[in-house]
Amino acid sequence: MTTIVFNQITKRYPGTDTPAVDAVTFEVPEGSTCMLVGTSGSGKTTLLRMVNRLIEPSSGEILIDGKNVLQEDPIQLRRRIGYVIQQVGLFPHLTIAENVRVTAEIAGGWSKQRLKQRVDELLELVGLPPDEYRKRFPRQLSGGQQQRVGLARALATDPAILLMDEPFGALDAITRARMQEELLRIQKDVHKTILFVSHDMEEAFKLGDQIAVLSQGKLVQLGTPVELLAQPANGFVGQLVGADNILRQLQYLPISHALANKPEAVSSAHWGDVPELSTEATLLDALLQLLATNAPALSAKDPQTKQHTGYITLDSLNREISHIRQEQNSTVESRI
Ligand SMILES: Nc1ncnc2c1ncn2[C@@H]1O[C@H](COP(=O)(O)OP(=O)(O)OP(=O)(O)O)[C@@H](O)[C@H]1O
Repeated sequence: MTTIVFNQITKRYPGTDTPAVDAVTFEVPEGSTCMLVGTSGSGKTTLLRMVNRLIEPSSGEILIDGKNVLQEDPIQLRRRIGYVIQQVGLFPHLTIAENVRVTAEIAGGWSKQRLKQRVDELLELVGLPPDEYRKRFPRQLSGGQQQRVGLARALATDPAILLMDEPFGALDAITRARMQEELLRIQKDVHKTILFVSHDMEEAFKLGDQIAVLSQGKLVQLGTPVELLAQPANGFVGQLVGADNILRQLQYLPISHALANKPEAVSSAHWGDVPELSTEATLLDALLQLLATNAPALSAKDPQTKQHTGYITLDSLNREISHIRQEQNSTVESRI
């Protein structure tokens, strides 16, 4: 597991007036996923590709576990960093197993038997049963399956870092959702430090522990999905993350605020026994449970301490949503 630190990193392409990436400073903690979002041309790909030195920075530094990437041999560096892009670029004349194996071999030091086993493990990991897929050729795979091979290949050298540049951008919505689930599942096991460029806010919210918003080469906000939704730094971020999208608010914001925002003096005697939900649930979980059970309220319970922490009602959800909206309006007004 490995931390990536960007320190005043800047890229000026020759012959351009404004930097493509402008003094960007932030950190991607080890084992976490940071999504890079922003409008077209905001510098996401440039920032990503400076990490494995496919693009050389003009100034500033990028540290991986405290070591400046500019002082490392680029080839060695790239062996330690997995890279997944939209165009998978598999070798057409090699089988799927061979495609993965050539990358695994780069890591070196493995016996033939261990290598074969490793390729099978990787195919299994990305959801391609080896018995069925190892002997096929890339043309015999769908786009989504090829993308899985691309991911297996990027994981082959067991890199601590994965750079992903719109890896699922060309896939249909269903396959894309499946790949996202797959990545979440893999990440639970392998805990890579991931930097992921996306144009799709749903994807950013689903996969990101943190989201970095870029605009004209500058980092305008870094935060968790909930922080970006609840407190966008300015009108641009609010618009980009869809802070006025009620469904998204419900889907991602936790019930904790609605609990603090006590609806009325209540006791369990008031409603009798009501269904329980975890304090980690979202406003949408609460809303769906209220509708499905037709209960007057839900009792929120902390999953760790098992303590009851309050009640959620349709009224308290309603109040919370109006409260968020008012706060956002005033934030956006004061920052424009
Ligand atoms: N090789 C290059 N030479 C000159 N300018 C470049 C070069 N590559 C990128 N740029 C410019 O740098 C800026 C950032 O480009 P970059 O590809 O990093 O943005 P992006 O946020 O990834 O865009 P998109 O979302 O469209 O992929 C853009 O204005 C782009 O035109």
